[in-house]
Amino acid sequence: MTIQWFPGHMAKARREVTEKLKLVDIIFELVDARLPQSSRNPMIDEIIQHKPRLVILNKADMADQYRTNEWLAYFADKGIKAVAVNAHQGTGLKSIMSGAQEVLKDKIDKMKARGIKPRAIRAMIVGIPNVGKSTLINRLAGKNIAKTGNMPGVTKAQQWIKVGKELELLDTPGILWPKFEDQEVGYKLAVTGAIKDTILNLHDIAIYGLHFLEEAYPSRLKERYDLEEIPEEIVEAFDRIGAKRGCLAGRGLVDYDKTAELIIRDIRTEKFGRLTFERPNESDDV
Ligand SMILES: Nc1nc2c(ncn2[C@@H]2O[C@H](COP(=O)(O)OP(=O)(O)OP(=O)(O)O)[C@@H](O)[C@H]2O)c(=O)[nH]1
Repeated sequence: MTIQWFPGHMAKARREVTEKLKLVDIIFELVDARLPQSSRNPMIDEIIQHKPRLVILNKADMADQYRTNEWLAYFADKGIKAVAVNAHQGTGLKSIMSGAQEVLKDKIDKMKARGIKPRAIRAMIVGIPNVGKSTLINRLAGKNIAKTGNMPGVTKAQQWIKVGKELELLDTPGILWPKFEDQEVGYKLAVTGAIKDTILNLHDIAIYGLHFLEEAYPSRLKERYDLEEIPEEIVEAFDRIGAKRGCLAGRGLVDYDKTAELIIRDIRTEKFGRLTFERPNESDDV
């Protein structure tokens, strides 16, 4: 299923999350560690109200570790507990449980003080399409319950999943829309594969990716495409990269579509190593 975020869809998604809020003690807000700000829902605070929350930076295996640490420190600074995981491999999952217990510590302590034996923590995962919600649910469940796929929008159906004795998870995650408020956010979401390629122009996504690499990781860009210097003109950069990597249209001409696809694929498949597309200080409104 492809999700297109028309106002009607947004309202429905929001209503579904709001309805389930009362069922849970804590929200697990899943974001992409490569773009922890842009992969958040812009209205998350308003939607989950004062419900306790744990921010989970997923796909940490693909993100720049140094930057991930910066982000974790940033969230901590804001009083928001955050952990970094790789749902795909199942690393960092213990930090989810300990993080949830930390967030709910006061509540649990109060219950204990009143002689109430704390029950399992009830949680719901929310996040934008393709951020790894189903993968994380499967990992936590230990068996294949939620359907996963690499296309945005494949999650359905509902029940509680027991994760050990201390956690119960709603098997249906809340799907929220990403931020579409500025173009750069759109490009970040597109270049990492969080939104469909057809939404933005392929060349523009590749150009965004090249400019980002040139600024943030220039040596990796030069090394990957064997460039002594990065050409100033974007057309020349495409020509050089396309020619070098055999993206040709015939008669020695470079095929720009193929070149754009190659650049995007290289970014998404970690040919430039682990990348993080934004730094904490770029935006301050968590
Ligand atoms: N490298 C890496 N890939 C991951 C990780 N978590 C999920 N993925 C991949 O990301 C893609 C999307 O994962 P899903 O679990 O289907 O994402 P989702 O959020 O449930 O997606 P929707 O159903 O579209 O809302 C899949 O190809 C996963 O294998 C991770 O931690 N690391």
